[in-house]
Amino acid sequence: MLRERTQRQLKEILATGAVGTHQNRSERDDFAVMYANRLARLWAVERGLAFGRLDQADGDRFYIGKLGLTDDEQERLLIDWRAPVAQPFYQATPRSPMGVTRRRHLQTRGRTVTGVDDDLLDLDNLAEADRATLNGEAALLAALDEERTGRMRDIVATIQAEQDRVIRDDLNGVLVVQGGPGTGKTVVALHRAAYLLYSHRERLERRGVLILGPNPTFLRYIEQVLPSLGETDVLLSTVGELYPGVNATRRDTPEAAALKGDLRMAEILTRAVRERQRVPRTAIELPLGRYTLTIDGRMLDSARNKAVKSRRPHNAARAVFVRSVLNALARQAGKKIGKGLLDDEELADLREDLRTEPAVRAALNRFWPYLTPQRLLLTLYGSAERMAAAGLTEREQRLLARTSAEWTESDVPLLDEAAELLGEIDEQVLRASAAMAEEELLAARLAEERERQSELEYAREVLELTGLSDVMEAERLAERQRGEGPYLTTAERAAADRTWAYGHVIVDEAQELSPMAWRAIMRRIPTRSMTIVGDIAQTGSAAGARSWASALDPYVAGRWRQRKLTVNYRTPVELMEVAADVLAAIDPELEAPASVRHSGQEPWSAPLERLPELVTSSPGKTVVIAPTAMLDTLGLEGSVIVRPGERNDALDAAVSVMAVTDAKGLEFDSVIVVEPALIVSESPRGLSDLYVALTRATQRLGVVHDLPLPSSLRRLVLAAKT
Ligand SMILES: Nc1ncnc2c1ncn2[C@@H]1O[C@H](COP(=O)(O)OP(=O)(O)OP(=O)(O)O)[C@@H](O)[C@H]1O
Repeated sequence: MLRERTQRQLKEILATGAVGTHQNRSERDDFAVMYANRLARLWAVERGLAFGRLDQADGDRFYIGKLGLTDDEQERLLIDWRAPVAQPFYQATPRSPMGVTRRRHLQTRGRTVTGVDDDLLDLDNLAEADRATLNGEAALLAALDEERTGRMRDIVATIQAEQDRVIRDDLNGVLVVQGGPGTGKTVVALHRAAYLLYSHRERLERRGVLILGPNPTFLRYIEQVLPSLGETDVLLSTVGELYPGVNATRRDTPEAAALKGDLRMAEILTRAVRERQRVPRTAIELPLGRYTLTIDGRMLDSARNKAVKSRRPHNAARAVFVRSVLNALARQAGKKIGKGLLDDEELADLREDLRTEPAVRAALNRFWPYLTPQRLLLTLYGSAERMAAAGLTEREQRLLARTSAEWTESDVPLLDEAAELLGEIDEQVLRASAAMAEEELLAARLAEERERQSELEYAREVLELTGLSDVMEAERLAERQRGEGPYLTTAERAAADRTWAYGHVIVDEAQELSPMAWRAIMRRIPTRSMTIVGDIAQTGSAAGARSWASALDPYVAGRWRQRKLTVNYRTPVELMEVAADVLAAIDPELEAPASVRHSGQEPWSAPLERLPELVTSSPGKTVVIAPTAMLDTLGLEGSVIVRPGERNDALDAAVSVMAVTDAKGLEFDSVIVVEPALIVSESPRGLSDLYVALTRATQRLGVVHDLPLPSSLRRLVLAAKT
């Protein structure tokens, strides 16, 4: 009914046609977009719209759903799961019933109720054994046992108490959520985003929420969860996409990534910028027609010192440098033309005359060039001399020397750092400056125009498809998609602005981030309102964290709080036993999370040659996790191979093949791990990689190999011949 009403409102708005003043038109556009969004929200949340009922001791009873709804008489039909009154649905236990006598879980398919599952919270009526069970166990186990679709789903109906405490934790400060594989860290972080948006709507809608994930496939895996909870204005990004205008998907070798991620790179870049401000000792003659001026070492030194002392970023400090040189030259010119001491006005006039002299401009550009972050890094990586001057050893220089024209994920925090050191360039000055060749600018403009045309084309198609074409002009929709103009959502504006300060930042798989990446992230959240989720035992990146303290103390020493998640909802007991042996080999002190269910299927091992046959007979969504070096050699027909940096449709494929790095955070019905010994030896943290690989399955796990198995896999049973 509500949907019909909104549909009607949208139709009425569309029927008003494209007439009226600009303001009328834009108001109408805003309404059209609002109704269209509301409609999309109502459709999106339909799956399992109402999922619970609470019966209270005082006789009141209410239903809980993904949205709060009232009928035409303002009678409350459904309570939003995030409202305080809904909290007992997740938190009440027989020991602490929170005024509730019965909690009912409704299982639905489409609009039909397919199951009802009650928790009685009245202690007097409970046997001891029933007092510490899972919240809504039947509904939970049914959800966990479902075949996976390749996309993460919301869990509002079955959130467990320890998870609910994380979701509703305070907005302020840094919350670290540490938990083993499958404990729901990702899904809980997403529900926390929805909860925070609900309870601090105004602040967060204005400043935006940023969610950082490890790779684009992972972002696609989780992208439907928030819309299904009715929240759409959240920015999902990888670190490789954080710097506007650069989309870095290529990966460095572990050694290069470790170097680029090291905090020392901040000093190296500071030095590289300083090197670009070096001035020559010898004098330079500038023939200017009527007379010749001399720029000497002392003049340059003094200008340089003034600019450095101004403590402005390089591009802004250039103004100080230029002014100082021009003043000195103007005084010199004054003397040459016999003027003697100049008053301020005369000095200013002469300075402006000199500023436009090509010879003067060329000299200034040479001594203090405008620099973009890209240019700084490219010229650094491209010159052994510059790298040595910035303090890099020969081995490090070899690691940084560029082998491809594309940026890597670990370059992005460095570009961000460089942008801080360099500051903005006034575009108009840049255009006039010889620092960027005319053709370069022209090529950039042409590329921009081509892009704009293709966006317009796309926008036209979208408008026609959605029937909104008479309301919004394609040009304005394209503007909106490009991240410009007045019609942007907060997330769109934030994505286009490197210096945007977010209202809250959520970091997933946070253990993988390098110290340089943390610096780039912290810049985006000056209030330090953050949720950081991850598992130190799963750290695979050579530049990643060994402890939360080492990653966070540089920014919030003693000011971060930790909550732990302890129950594994993904991996069945049989599989987790195998993974736990690997965990013990990483560090006997680490504890594996407890699994909630059995699958009745023992993990197996088989010779490598049986892989094709075992994949063919594998039910559900299957992933083959292989050493990077073997990805292209497995010859599995019909499978999708995930290669870093390339778009793929692995999530929709029945069988996909990938390295552990790309499987981070994902899950599949069946997992087959290829040559675990090679996975272990391929990286400095190979055992952690193996642990991640073994914990991706919701049902079945197998290993194929020719090389001897690592001793921690002793529990595997030999697969039966078919
Ligand atoms: N309360 C719950 N109800 C239903 N399903 C749940 C619940 N908690 C977690 N799950 C499911 O368990 C699986 C694992 O969750 P998730 O991917 O968030 O774990 P994770 O801790 O991020 O794992 P990893 O560290 O291995 O990436 C998902 O399918 C998730 O939907």
